[in-house]
Amino acid sequence: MAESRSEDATSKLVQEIAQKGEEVPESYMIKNDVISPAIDASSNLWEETLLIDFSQLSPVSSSTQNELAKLHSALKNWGCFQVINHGMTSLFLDELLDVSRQFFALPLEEKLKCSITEDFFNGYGNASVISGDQTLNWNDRLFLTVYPEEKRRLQVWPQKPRKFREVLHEFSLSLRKMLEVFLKAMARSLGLKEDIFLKEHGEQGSIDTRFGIYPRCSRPDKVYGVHPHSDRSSITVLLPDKDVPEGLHIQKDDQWFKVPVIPGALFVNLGDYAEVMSNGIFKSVVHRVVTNSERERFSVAAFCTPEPENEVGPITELISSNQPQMYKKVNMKTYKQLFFETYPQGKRVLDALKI
Ligand SMILES: O=C(O)CCC(=O)C(=O)O
Ligand SMILES: [Fe+2]
Repeated sequence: MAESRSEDATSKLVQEIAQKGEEVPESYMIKNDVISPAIDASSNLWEETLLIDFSQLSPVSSSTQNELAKLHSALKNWGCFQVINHGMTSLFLDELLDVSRQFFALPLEEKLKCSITEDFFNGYGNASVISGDQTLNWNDRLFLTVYPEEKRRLQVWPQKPRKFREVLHEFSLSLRKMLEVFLKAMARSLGLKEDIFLKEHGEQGSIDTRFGIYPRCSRPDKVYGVHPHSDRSSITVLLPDKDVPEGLHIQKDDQWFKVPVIPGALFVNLGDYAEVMSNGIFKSVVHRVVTNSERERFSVAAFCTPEPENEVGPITELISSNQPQMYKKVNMKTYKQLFFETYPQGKRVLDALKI
């Protein structure tokens, strides 16, 4: 209920602050600094080196070896790529963003029917607060587990817009297929048995979706949409807002690069579990979202994560005297614990897992 929410800045929805035209609260502004600039990478990088044709990743395709080599190099050097021919039509992707826009445009009262549940972290709310002195992220989100299906918390799935549930279900089916093809292709690109990452993931690995809104912000020089971070997932699939050209940045060798929006493409990045499983060969890319004063931005992210109980560690075949084991094994519980310990110190979980 709106009345029962406390009125401090940490529990306020960013959309409300923006709609009221209030000044950006201090709690969202980074201290003693401004956000470092990002550059445009060469168009060759996004149109060739980091562009993966999904239809060529399956073993029956004749040009698979080329595409696998490209995938290998993208994941080793950058930890991300854009994917085309992934089976979801542009029409469908537009619909996915549309239902998201329509949800966030609903009256607050309606959205609050989907309020986040403390026990499952599913539902609608502002970006989470991990430690008291943390600078906050300028976004609100609707977080919904879609797989395994029995973990869906339908009580917080929007009833409006009418097509929301149907579209999300269809998205989840495509994501499942995509995840399997990626995990198999990643293994083959390393010369491993194709189901080795799939097994590590487990049948009941989860897929969580996050619908995000980044309202217009009058202080883009000081306010992050999302602070620099790497994802907990093994693989994250992102649908960016095609109407907002700049938002997501990735980091490589201390330099920030803008991620361009390619119509019809999805952006895929690896998370920490993939870096662990690949014994550090593939990278979990550090990324951030910047805000802008002109337009609000929407995005839909899907985080694919191994089964919660699985102790995920580097694949034995990737450990040798030349390439000693780089990370300890980790399951969801220890990951979360390490996250709460490292985040306030500005460190990464991967640093804590290094042997
Ligand atoms: O909205 C985006 O473009 C990316 C968001 C993100 O990195 C995240 O939610 O982990
Ligand atoms: Fe992320």
